[in-house]
Amino acid sequence: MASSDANMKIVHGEAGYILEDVPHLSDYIPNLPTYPNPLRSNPAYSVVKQYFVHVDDTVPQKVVVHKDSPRGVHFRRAGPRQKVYFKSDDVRACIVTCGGLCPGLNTVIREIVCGLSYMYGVNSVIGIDGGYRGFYSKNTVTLTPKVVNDIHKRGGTFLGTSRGGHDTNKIVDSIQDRGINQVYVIGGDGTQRGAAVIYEEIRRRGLKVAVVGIPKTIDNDIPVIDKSFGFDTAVEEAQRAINAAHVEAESVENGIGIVKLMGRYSGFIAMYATLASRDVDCCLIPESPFFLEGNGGLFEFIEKRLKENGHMVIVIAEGAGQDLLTEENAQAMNAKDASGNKLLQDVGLWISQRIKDHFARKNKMAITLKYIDPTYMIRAVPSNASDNVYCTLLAQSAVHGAMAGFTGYTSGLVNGRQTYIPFQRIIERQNQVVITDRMWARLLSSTNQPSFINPKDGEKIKKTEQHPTRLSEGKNCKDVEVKKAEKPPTQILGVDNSKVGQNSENHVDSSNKA
Ligand SMILES: Nc1ncnc2c1ncn2[C@@H]1O[C@H](COP(=O)(O)OP(=O)(O)O)[C@@H](O)[C@H]1O
Ligand SMILES: O=P(O)(O)OC[C@H]1O[C@](O)(COP(=O)(O)O)[C@@H](O)[C@@H]1O
Ligand SMILES: [Mg+2]
Repeated sequence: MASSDANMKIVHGEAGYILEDVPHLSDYIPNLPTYPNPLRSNPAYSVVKQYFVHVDDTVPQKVVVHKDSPRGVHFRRAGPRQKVYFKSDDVRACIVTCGGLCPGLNTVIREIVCGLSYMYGVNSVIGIDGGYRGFYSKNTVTLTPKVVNDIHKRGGTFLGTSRGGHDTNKIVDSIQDRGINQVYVIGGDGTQRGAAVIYEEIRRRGLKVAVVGIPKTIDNDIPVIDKSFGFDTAVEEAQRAINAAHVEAESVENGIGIVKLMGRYSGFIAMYATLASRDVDCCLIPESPFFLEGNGGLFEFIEKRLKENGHMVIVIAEGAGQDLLTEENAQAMNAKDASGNKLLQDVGLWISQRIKDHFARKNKMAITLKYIDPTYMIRAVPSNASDNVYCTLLAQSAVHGAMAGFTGYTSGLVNGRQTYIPFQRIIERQNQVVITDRMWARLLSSTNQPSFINPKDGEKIKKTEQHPTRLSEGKNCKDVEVKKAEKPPTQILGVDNSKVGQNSENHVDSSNKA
């Protein structure tokens, strides 16, 4: 039985099975002709048994289940279909990259171009120059397999990118004027919101244009998907900065190395870089409030670690402790970038200064502090081998879906399978580290840092958050306003930051979690 509200196409099945399906061009354009998939006669694929995805194949969002659990939410499995809705010669595709950089952007661009050409014989692909505004303010770039042949070896984006400039009508006018019928949009949460609006307008105008998102986010803040491409590369690159901070810190008496990593609202890079390194004594992320002074505060912990080890390394995500900075500089609160994202104050510089001031004031311990800010270095590098493979599969999946007539979806990995996820599910929430989850507990036990949460707030957290989670899963997400005028504050799970407390090194009890 299928039902749909304004945004979602939902199919219910036996035993609590739910398919959150993606739109199809035939949903709003009647009598569309279909064609045999050209892959049928492609020698590379014709030998592969069951190469085509079964029409009923879906992928569960949750793989950890109990005996009597309902089957739960599923997404459509990505891959080539027997029939396609575009003749190869009729396809005119475009690719645009928006938002901040991320390792792997060029690989995705390359593989969309090569996938369209080699798998489907599509020879008309154009690049939109410089993000969304390029649709209406710049000339396009012709993309062929030859042009993109070695771009995956470079960082950044071959097409350029930008923030802001999303004018829906101008963009869709440009798509219509240029005769584009497949739009591949590579970008983060903001970009996917923009793509969702473009899809709605295209549907309203009744155009046969497939709109496909490929999720890009260095912060790993996009929900539902296992993890974003480029994340592995960024974590790996962050190790170099952490190593340097460690070498500096351990070479002097009472050395402190501080490394600031990206993570506006989600501390995944800091958390994984910390877990990977083993040299980090303390990891601070936006999701976990902390305080400086008094029992159980950061300063007390630093003193303790210096006395024990003679040096320490702190990794701090750029969005951590913003509430503390705002207390000191309320004016900076409202600054935003061109996309409407809140501009953060430099927490790395701030915390370095506060630590220096603290030890100078106490005058009892001379410290040497080195602050390393590799922020842009970890996202400007080319993607590593595993991200390259990931980008290739994402791009190929995106192409198969568009050729099969699906639209209004983001191509994403769910439980290790390529899927098509409706835009709505991607843009309604933001993926964040859940500090009552076992992963954060693993980090706390690896660094042996205090949770910086007082027992009262810890109890509150236990009561409000009961969902076991993985690196990225639906329940790992926090609701955000879809219109995204402003991102949410760094307060989580019902914890009142102002009350985060004076004492205790309690770790959050996660024993009741999966
Ligand atoms: N709610 C929205 N509706 C339409 N376009 C949006 C929306 N939010 C962001 N965008 C556009 O998406 C692009 C990228 O957004 P941004 O937040 O900068 O990066 P990211 O996609 O990486 O999160 C920008 O061009 C911005 O104008
Ligand atoms: O200086 P820029 O280009 O605005 O980028 C900074 C921001 O970009 C990010 O790397 C990722 O943001 P997006 O995913 O929105 O592009 C954030 O971590 C960081 O705050
Ligand atoms: Mg973003």
